[in-house]
Amino acid sequence: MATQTINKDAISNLSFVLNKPGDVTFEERPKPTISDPNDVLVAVNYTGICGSDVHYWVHGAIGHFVVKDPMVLGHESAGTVVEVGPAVKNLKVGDRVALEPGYPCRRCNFCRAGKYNLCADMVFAATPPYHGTLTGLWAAPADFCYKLPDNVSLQEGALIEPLAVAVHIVKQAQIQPGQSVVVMGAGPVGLLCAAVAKSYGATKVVSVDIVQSKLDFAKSFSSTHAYVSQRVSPEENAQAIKDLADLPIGADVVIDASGAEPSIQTSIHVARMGGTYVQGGMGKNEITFPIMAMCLKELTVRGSFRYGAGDYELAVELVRTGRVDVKKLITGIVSFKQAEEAFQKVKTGEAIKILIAGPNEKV
Ligand SMILES: NC(=O)c1ccc[n+]([C@@H]2O[C@H](COP(=O)([O-])OP(=O)(O)OC[C@H]3O[C@@H](n4cnc5c(N)ncnc54)[C@H](O)[C@@H]3O)[C@@H](O)[C@H]2O)c1
Ligand SMILES: OC[C@H](O)C(O)[C@@H](O)CO
Repeated sequence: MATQTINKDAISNLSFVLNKPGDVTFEERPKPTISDPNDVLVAVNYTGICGSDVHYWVHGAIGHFVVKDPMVLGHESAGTVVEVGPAVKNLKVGDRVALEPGYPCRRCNFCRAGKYNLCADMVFAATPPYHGTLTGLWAAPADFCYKLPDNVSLQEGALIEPLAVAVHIVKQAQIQPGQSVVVMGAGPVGLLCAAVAKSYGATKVVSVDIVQSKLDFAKSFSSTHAYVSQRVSPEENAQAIKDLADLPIGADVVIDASGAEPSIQTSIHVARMGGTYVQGGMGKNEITFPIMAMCLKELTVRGSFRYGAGDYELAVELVRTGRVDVKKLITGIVSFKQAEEAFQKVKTGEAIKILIAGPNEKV
């Protein structure tokens, strides 16, 4: 098949670049080109802001990932295909796609087993030293671009990334129909975990947070119960959650989507004997963990990192079928030039998800 193109010269590649903590600039960067016959070039339409973007913006580092050279931020994007490489079969110019922002080696044992999120050679957008998607044009392997169904908007497409994170967490939890699930944290990831858990058949979904307004939203979104964590011991918070949701023996599954130490401690105490705990939140490297309770309850404890084979497809399907209404999470949409204001709003907690329109998009 011959390479299809449109006039991409008319498309700006203005990018939102983090130079050092707190110092961002807009730069017209060189346009990416198709370097592999299986790649496509995508004009980015909308990008959501993730906590990790804000963290890089404020601190310039997450763990051992340190921004040493200027880096384009953003990795939660959807866009429109403007050029396809000659070997691409699944997409054509004009297709609207959700962008999966991490590209693994495809050859190691993890990749071959479909657990490519564990690939040591992962190239992940806006994780130093790699640039992100808050830019005009993005080149990517076509099989990491997911065509959006007609009834899914490009704005919803930008929410597929955090939804895929939640899908992966819920898959790690192996939720069964009729089970009870407690989700710690009612930020975007926790809210989406609650919604995905429900779509997997969980009948009691309890959201826990320290902010009442987040829980009010969680109740209106998909949680059946909501609990404001109190300044008491983790055991007492756990007991209060059990009382609230009528879970005398504890919850079948507990998911942490906060990364907060007290929440992780409460999680272990609220899980039932033989239950499952999944760590989705990312916080301190080391915490005090109730390891004896974990042992005595014979808990299954799992980590969850990004997403692997099938997660993006399922995320798109959950939105297409209306099982997860990601539109409700979109607090607002700003123009590309207002990107820094949007970061500020996410930092102060004023917004659930703000989308930044691509530099070629009119708002
Ligand atoms: N595992 C992964 O691959 C992956 C991917 C993306 C994000 N994350 C992590 O998931 C977490 C959630 O992401 P997000 O975007 O929703 O972040 P967020 O900061 O918007 O949400 C975290 C929520 O936890 C709440 N919280 C804080 N302390 C708490 C406590 N003691 N008890 C209960 N709730 C508490 C906060 O009020 C907030 O609402 C973050 O830690 C993020 O780093 C993990
Ligand atoms: O959704 C993907 C996550 O934001 C990233 O993995 C980040 O948190 C760590 O690099």
